[in-house]
Amino acid sequence: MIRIEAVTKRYPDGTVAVDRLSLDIPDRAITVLVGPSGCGKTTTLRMINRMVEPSEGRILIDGVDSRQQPVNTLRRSMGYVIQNAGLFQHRTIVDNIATVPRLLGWGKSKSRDRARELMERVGLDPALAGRYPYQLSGGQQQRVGVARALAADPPVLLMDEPFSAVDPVVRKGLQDELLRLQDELGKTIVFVTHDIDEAVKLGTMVAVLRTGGRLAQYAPPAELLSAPADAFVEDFLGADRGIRRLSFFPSAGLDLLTGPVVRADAGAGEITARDTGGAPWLLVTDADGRPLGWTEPGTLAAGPADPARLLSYGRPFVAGRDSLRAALDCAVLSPTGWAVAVDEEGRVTGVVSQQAIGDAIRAAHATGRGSDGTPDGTSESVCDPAHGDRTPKAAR
Ligand SMILES: Nc1ncnc2c1ncn2[C@@H]1O[C@H](COP(=O)(O)OP(=O)(O)OP(=O)(O)O)[C@@H](O)[C@H]1O
Repeated sequence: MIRIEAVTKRYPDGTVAVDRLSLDIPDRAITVLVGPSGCGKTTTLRMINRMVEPSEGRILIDGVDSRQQPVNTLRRSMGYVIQNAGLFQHRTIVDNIATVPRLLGWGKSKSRDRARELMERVGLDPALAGRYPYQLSGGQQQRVGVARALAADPPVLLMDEPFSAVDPVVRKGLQDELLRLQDELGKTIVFVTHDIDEAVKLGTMVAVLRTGGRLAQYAPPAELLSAPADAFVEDFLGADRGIRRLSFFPSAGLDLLTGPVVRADAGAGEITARDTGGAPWLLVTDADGRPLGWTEPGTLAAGPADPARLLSYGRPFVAGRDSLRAALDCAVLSPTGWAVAVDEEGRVTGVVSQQAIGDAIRAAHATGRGSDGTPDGTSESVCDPAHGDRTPKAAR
């Protein structure tokens, strides 16, 4: 564990960038430092690897004062990723990634093998190995930056606004990739951003800093959204805090109706005999149970459904894996106001109305629990820093 203990940083001109900050950063989890520009995020990150020395207080790494370690040894145990990747422009991609292994005295071919392995890990086409950084897109360069930081397999990764310079679509891809990588590698990651959505998506723990380098709140994202410590944090979280909080409520307990789900080849008698639970629409599926579209019950009395005449079923959600927010989104976008739930293979498991989702949301907000009874962000969707578990990716 990294323990920041009452650390203050006063720059020579008198600026207090960080003011008596204390934080316990859990192992094998992503801890995000977030806050407005100039609140001391970068300074805090750089004090962890001693690129900046604290003026007061101390930083303990697994119980040992970081000043007791030679600075080179300390930095080797901490990969560092910055905005715009900071690649060596005159070195090929494979040699950029191999930089630290080479510095550690690994042979050239072993270092390059390791670099190629990491390219695959971070989702880079091995064909890019011989290119130079300027021949890569911003998103690809950022992946190289991550691969380079991971090359010597350090237990800690320090990431300073690593995805800020790329467009929103690429950024989302990089965030998803980081979560996937973290599932595989289980590093202790300290991640700096000024983007609260990024913080909530990536963080197991989120530290909100206020100007002057003081800690405003330190909590798992679900707790931050449900109980901001004060007006500053509430303001920083933004207006749609309630909607974003729904990402932490699982959809598992939603009451799915199967009565309104019919196969395209179902006979008229079978359909009339059905209890549709009062649903004004029927969802038609193919023989495999995959959704085809919505129709009014009366139209099927005349014979099998014509797929060309069905209303779009929109985007389904995966029951149990996706969140209440995803279920609500599906219902809102559906032309019938009903959301379609599917299993992991895309087969329909039931349908649910906007109203039923609304009831589940009200209950979840009232009790702080998801519709399957799990406390938000603490059980099935657990944020357990000690074990590095995170809210399931799909719930984000
Ligand atoms: N070398 C320095 N000398 C004097 N003041 C500094 C120095 N480096 C940073 N500062 C000041 O310390 C404060 C915190 O800076 P820091 O870069 O840590 O903030 P930040 O939260 O990372 O900001 P941003 O989101 O804009 O990158 C700012 O007021 C900044 O101007």
